[in-house]
Amino acid sequence: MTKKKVLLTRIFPKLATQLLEDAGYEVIAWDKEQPMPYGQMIEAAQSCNALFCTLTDKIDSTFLNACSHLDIITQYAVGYDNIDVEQATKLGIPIGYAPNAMTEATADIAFGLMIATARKMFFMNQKIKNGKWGYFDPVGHLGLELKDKTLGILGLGRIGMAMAQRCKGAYNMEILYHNRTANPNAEDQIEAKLVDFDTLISQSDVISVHCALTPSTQGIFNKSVFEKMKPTSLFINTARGGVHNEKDLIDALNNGNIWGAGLDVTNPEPMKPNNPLLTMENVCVLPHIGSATITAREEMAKMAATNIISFYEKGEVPFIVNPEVL
Ligand SMILES: NC(=O)C1=CN([C@@H]2O[C@H](COP(=O)(O)OP(=O)(O)OC[C@H]3O[C@@H](n4cnc5c(N)ncnc54)[C@H](O)[C@@H]3O)[C@@H](O)[C@H]2O)C=CC1
Ligand SMILES: O=C(O)C(=O)CO
Repeated sequence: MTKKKVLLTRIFPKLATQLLEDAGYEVIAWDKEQPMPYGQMIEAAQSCNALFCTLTDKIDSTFLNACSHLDIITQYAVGYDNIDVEQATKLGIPIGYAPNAMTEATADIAFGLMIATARKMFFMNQKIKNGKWGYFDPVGHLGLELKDKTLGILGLGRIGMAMAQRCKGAYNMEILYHNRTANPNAEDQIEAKLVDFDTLISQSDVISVHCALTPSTQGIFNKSVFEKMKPTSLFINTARGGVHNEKDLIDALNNGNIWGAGLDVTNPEPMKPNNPLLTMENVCVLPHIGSATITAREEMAKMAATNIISFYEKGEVPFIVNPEVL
């Protein structure tokens, strides 16, 4: 019997290839550090049965129509805003993903960015590297304290909840959140209150973004929203860069509408090295490393590979975005 072929669009953890090969699949893997070019991805997919991709791959309707023969697509990530799920569903292609594998890792980055931004850590570290330590400054380098402050979460799902738990435990923060629907664990576990969006942005000392990027969250943090936030507030985004308008964020920081920003995600990625955000004292930027722990990445590889193996062996996709196609 001919082996099913799986196209891997990036250099993924070896575990992914190992699991697929051990289960009898042929792996065709892109072997360069940069993402596989779109045209080459379409071409290579023609001779494959399944696709193993990630958030840097554009799986739009053109790709899907050109590759409608694919039996399954599995995403090495929990966010899937790079995939036209509606079109995949129309074509009957199941979309697997990897929820929860990186919940703790990403919440750690959100929590770390919050503290780093409140205390200007990245900027201060850069000063030392530039030979500008100077002397202990009795009146300068002042940051903010977080104890007993109010945290506002947009999107209290898995990662939002893990971030809120950290903030409650470490700083006894009051938790406000805004979601499409109430989180049933919010009240019991962290005494979190569901509020409307305007209350969230105007009453929080720290806003932490944890919703998916969708048409309704695209650019939701814009000029008028930043103007309603507290001038002493922090904006933390570890979800997707498309949720904030970058120019409006820069203006809000320059105008003093908000105090600081901590970003693990930007739009576009990678951010250009001359971006003004990188020289601002109250801004900390990371290169999308929320899930970058050994544990999380291995688990993501396992979940994404299992989606394919389980689909062919049992007709089931354990972690699926569009279950209606099965
Ligand atoms: N920086 C990084 O490396 C990582 C980033 N992410 C991002 O974090 C996002 C969240 O991941 P999870 O917590 O696992 O997802 P989740 O699905 O558990 O939580 C997302 C929450 O956002 C809510 N939501 C969706 N649209 C909303 C809207 N318009 N207004 C308010 N709430 C809304 C949902 O109801 C849900 O409760 C992912 O979609 C991904 O984009 C995820 C993992 C790593
Ligand atoms: O899983 C995701 O959505 C990421 O952004 C990276 O793990």
